[in-house]
Amino acid sequence: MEVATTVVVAPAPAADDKALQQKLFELKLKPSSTKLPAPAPAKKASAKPAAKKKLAGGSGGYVLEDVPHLTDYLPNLQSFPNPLQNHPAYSVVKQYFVNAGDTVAKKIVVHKSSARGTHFRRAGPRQRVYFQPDEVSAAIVTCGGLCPGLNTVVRELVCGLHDMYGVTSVVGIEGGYKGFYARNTVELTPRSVNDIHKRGGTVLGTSRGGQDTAKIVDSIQDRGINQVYIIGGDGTQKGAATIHEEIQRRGLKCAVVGVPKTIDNDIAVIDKSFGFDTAVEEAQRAINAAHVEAESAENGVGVVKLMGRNSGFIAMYATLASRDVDCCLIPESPFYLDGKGGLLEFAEKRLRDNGHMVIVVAEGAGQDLIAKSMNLADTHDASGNKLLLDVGLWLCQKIKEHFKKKANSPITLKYIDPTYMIRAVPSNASDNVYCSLLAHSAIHGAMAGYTGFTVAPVNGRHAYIPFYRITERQNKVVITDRMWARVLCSTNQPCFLSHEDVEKAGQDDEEPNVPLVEGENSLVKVSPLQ
Ligand SMILES: Nc1ncnc2c1ncn2[C@@H]1O[C@H](COP(=O)(O)OP(=O)(O)O)[C@@H](O)[C@H]1O
Ligand SMILES: O=P(O)(O)OC[C@H]1O[C@](O)(COP(=O)(O)O)[C@@H](O)[C@@H]1O
Ligand SMILES: [Mg+2]
Repeated sequence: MEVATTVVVAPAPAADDKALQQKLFELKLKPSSTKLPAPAPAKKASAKPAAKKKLAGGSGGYVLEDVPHLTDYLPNLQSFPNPLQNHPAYSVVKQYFVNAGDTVAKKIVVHKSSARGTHFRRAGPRQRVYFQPDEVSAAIVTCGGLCPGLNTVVRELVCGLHDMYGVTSVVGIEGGYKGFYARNTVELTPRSVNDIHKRGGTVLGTSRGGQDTAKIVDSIQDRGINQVYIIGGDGTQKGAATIHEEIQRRGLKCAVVGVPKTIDNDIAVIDKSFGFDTAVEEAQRAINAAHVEAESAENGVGVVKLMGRNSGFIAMYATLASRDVDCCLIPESPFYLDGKGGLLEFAEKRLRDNGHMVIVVAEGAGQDLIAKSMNLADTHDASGNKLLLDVGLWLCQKIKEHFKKKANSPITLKYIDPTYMIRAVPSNASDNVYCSLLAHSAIHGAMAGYTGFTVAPVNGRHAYIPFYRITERQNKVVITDRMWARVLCSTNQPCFLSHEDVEKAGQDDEEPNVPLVEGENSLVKVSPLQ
């Protein structure tokens, strides 16, 4: 059985041992022995808190950050040959099952002397499964804000379970987490979900707040659900982690699988989230409209607000894709309005030079500036997310006030806020394919007995990632990285930052999603060319 073989730390030479010890130290774990602790006794709920990290080491500084398996706490669980081996669609594929030891590297850009580093378990079908098809009772829930592709994931989970594994019992939980205990379930069949990928939103409904772990697990237990697919963003994945811990504590045979959803692309580790490409594409239409309006008026200014609470990826990619943008403002890069090097001085220059300009602003940008100027206290939504002040309206007002004071330069300003229009559209072709692969990877993992994981591509390969990796920090634009430099190059906007700000940003930045070779991503520490 593959699980038992992979959790054992392979004996490594002394130098490699050192690297592993260092890695374990960085992960704040006690490197007590070369073997992971023995699995907990079967069925009976353990009083001990669930083990958070499951690590295995190998040579050359290799570390596998593994995901839990049902046999970790139910060691006598029976396994069965994977029914896919008899499936006509897959019988012709040369190597359909992934190798038991396959893992996906977190970093792929390395030096010849680099340690092999962190890896995640590769997603995909296994030779043996831990559920008989007629034993599976699956549930799907969607939580948090809308995002293009939610329906596609739901559809592909239902059809994938049915078509690949012959699973017929799948229900949808309506209205997000609270639906587990406040609403009835809806039966999902390949027929009932056939067309849903063509619609925006989620056919299951969604919500914020109302996450009561004990009540949710009671509902899972009472309904006899043994596979839960939870589609949602960072908040949702935190909720999924607590649900998994409670399920493990009660000793239930139930796989908990997270499918990461975020239009803002703010989930760490993963390459990107579904719906992001669609959002960037849709944002182009708004930027284009703003540009047409601005170009057609005397001193025309177009302001477009895009989503991105704490992470400005949509604004950054939409700006790069469009080429019509004169200034892109994101939460990660502070800016200021007045004085030398400020936004208003830049706007004056752009209007003088080009006669028009387009500003793209992410919803989370400039929040400190607005709060300061309005003296407002923080408020939060039902999930605990900070409610943002409308940076778009505020910015338009400031620009208008500024140019009103200048007698000879009247401007025509048009403000476009397409945010809810963008997230309501159905997913585009590439996101649809992505959603299908995600759903299939999720199903293969659950059928193989893995649990307590989020599935997503890491460096182009689908992997099973422990929940804590996804929830411990948010993915943000690294403003000392080359991608942000490309934006600044493309718009020729001011960088607004002092040398100290850049240095501070460099220190604050955690490892960016795109692995970078040490020293290569810094604008301040430029090393000579080799
Ligand atoms: N720290 C947390 N622990 C448990 N549940 C959470 C946590 N944060 C959010 N949730 C729940 O997850 C669901 C979605 O969270 P939300 O932040 O609204 O959206 P998203 O998952 O898209 O980030 C909500 O029902 C919320 O109550
Ligand atoms: O008005 P709502 O539904 O609370 O959603 C607004 C928020 O939802 C988002 O689109 C996505 O946020 P989540 O990923 O947390 O669901 C944010 O960009 C935006 O601030
Ligand atoms: Mg969120």
